[in-house]
Amino acid sequence: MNPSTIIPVIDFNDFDARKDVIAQEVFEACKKFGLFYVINHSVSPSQISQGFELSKAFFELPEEKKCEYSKVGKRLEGYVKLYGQKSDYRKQDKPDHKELYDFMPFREDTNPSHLMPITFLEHKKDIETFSKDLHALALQIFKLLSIELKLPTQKAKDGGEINDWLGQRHRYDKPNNPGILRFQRYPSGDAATHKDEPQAGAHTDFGTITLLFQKDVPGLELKLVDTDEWIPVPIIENACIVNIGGMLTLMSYGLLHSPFHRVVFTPEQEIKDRYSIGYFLQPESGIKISNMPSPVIPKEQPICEDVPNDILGMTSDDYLEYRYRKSLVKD
Ligand SMILES: O=C(O)CCC(=O)C(=O)O
Ligand SMILES: [Fe+2]
Repeated sequence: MNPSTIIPVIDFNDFDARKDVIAQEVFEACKKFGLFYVINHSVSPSQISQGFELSKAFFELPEEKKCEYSKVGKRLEGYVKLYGQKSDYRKQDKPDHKELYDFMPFREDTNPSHLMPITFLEHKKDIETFSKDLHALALQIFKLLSIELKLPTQKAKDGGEINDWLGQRHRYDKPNNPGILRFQRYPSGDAATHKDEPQAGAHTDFGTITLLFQKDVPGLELKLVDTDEWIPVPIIENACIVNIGGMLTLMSYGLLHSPFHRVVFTPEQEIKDRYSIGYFLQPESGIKISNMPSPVIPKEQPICEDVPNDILGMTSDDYLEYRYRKSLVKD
């Protein structure tokens, strides 16, 4: 039995035939909540379980071993140790009680596999497929949003018209950062020590959209639009949580909402580590972030609490660098 929640649960079953209805549901959810669940999507339960198993195998390695794969210099791939990041880089005192490992898109130019731990190298092909399948799911969502935003159409191979404006700016095989696959672990521990520290501090995501899976141990919370109310985002087995990132809010002049969310310590975490898997998207390298050519977005640029408005005009990679570096805790 799935838990009841006011957060929209959108069924992607029979996607092509039901595309218009699904597009409307997604669009409404992005405006009202900025976060929704997708069920019956194209990423299989076995791929998700394998992702969690590989994540567990890596995080259970000794600390010194994991640190051999730490991110160094400008490298975006690799390990960030426990308390190595502040999700709320503006206000948070104590860093997040979590550790993570990031994979860059699986292309020859970005994926120096000799730096990957053996745990992952042995399953590199599967992780690559997982990352590409997550990307394909994100592209479906971009297609729905492009339709609802009435963005300019492109010529299709068969001579017809397609609307894939957003997808065309998030191509997997183009240089730099269209998607980062992230494994995260929030270690278990006693409530007295951990219940008041942020597992992930309140933040909006950096990029355009994020796909997220949680397993066994809940803890994700969502701040409702225009209120101070936080509600739990319960676990729905194998459902993909989608949330809008700050960049898409700015590009849509505030129409698509990027919600504040956070991870809090729950009683379940007293006995079990919490794991999540995220896939974070942002436009291809070199693409200037600007308002979208959509007739349905507001005319005025909004003030965004968590995203500097001066990112409009920056390239997507400059912006990622800017926000990402801010969130890392200096040694
Ligand atoms: O672990 C989670 O459930 C969410 C983490 C998160 O919000 C993030 O990594 O951006
Ligand atoms: Fe997040």
